Amino acid sequence: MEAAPSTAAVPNLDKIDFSKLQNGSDIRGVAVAGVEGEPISLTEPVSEAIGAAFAAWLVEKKKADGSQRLRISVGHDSRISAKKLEDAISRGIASAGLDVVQYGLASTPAMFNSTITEDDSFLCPSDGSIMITASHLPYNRNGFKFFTNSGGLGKPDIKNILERAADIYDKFTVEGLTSSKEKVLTSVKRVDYMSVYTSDLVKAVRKAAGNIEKPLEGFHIVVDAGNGAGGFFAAKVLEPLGAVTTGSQFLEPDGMFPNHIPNPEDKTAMKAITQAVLDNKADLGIIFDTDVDRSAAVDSTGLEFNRNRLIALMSAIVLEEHPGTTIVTDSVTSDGLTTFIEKKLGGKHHRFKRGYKNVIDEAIRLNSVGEESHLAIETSGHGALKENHWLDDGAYLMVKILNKLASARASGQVGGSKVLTSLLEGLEEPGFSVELRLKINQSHPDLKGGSFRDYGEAVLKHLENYIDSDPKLKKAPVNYEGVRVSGYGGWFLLRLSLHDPVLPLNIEAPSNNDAVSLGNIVLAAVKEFPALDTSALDKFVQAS
Ligand SMILES: O=P(O)(O)OC[C@H]1O[C@H](O)[C@H](O)[C@@H](O)[C@@H]1O
Repeated sequence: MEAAPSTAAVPNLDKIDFSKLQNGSDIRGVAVAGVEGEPISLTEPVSEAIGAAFAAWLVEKKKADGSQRLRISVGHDSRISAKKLEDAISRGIASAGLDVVQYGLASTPAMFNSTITEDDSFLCPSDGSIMITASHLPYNRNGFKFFTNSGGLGKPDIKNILERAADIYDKFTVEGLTSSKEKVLTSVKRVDYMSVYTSDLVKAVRKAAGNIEKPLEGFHIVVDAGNGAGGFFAAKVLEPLGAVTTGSQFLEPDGMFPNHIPNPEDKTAMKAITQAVLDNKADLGIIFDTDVDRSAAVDSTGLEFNRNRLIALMSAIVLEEHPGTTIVTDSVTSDGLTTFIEKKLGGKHHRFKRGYKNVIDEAIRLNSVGEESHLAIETSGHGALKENHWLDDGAYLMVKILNKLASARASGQVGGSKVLTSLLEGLEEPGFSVELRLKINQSHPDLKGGSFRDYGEAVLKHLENYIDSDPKLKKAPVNYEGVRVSGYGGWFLLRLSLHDPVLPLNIEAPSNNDAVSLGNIVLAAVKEFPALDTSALDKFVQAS
């Protein structure tokens, strides 16, 4: 009988521009075929090269000599390409001579945590760690985030790793890859690290409650994991603490995300958890993004604690513990939030740039120059505390909120999540707010061969001059990104997107009419830039 033909796919070694895989301080690409116009860029060989490149970067960083065998932990969220990429990146690491420990389904913050956990039986600490995730992006995408015990890698490190990966990839051959596939994976170990991480969260709440075993007894809390990686929070964190979690939803990992996008910034997702709270008459709802570095909550009446409200809530909690401290946020926060932090809570609001890494790095910088800061948080739901190694950890944010519930109960207060809602008293909310994203058409002749960034900067410069000529408008005196202007009782901010050829425009105002007036100012100012697609803004001002 003839041998059956090998079913193993021949590795695809098509040319790839590795620099295009960089997305700020992450690597992101297309990992699943089938979406028109989105060819696969994160193939198995590309992932293998990235694994080998991170290993080489780590050896240099840790100045490891041959006597020290470094260890890298690898975990993933619920995406359908997760296992394939986990194995490919593991092969790259192992072929570079480092140990690989696979965690399977994990969260981004847990992966960082594995670099600081001291526990031999779980093969910790790991010297480096990789999370395979593309956060809330569609099912066909995937990507990598990298950590050492100093935190998440920054943009220059990612650039360096991608340059190394491109060189490694150039030397790959089909035969070499096929044999590495057969050999290397036998040296990979697996551990259930999530059990360590979740028991640390449980311990943190028990400790804050004065070492009570079940400090959340009597609370009904529902979790919505959006079929991402956060389903563990119900059974592994809330239940051991005594909370009832019936009515929790979408806890099972499903990389097609059949119910809603796991994203606390998404309106449908927030509606889903709000409905679950109301239907179950729960005290609190908790929602995570796919890889659990972001979160939001909902009180028993259905009030959403996300965006500015989540920042206000976390600021209230942190400022009780650290009076006067500086709260660092992204740039699209409301004026009402600044007033709340400074006048009601007695803290300082440092409104910085968009981007979780920017916000966290700024808080670290402030501390290094003598300005105390304990919280860095974005409206996107990324939030990091000094006490938690400046790690943006959606689960830890929720732990801080749970501590508040637990201590209210311990001191005899009843009333579900009222203790949280009452912390927001005095927060002024805008009557109307909107975010419109204006695209820069990169193939438009008006770019004159220049980059979309230069074009966007020119738009912003022009807008700034335009504003100066109108006495009714006032530029924000301190501003770190784009052009932020007050007028008509509200404000707008036009800035360059962190990643895309887009100028996002945020407007907040007392009414829809005032928001339209602000929108019209931006429209008038940018009309000389034909490569800027203002259709979203046109539609907004016309509809009103
Ligand atoms: O600048 P934008 O296109 O609005 O994107 C900004 C966002 O990009 C990513 O999603 C980052 O993880 C966020 O921290 C950041 O806020």
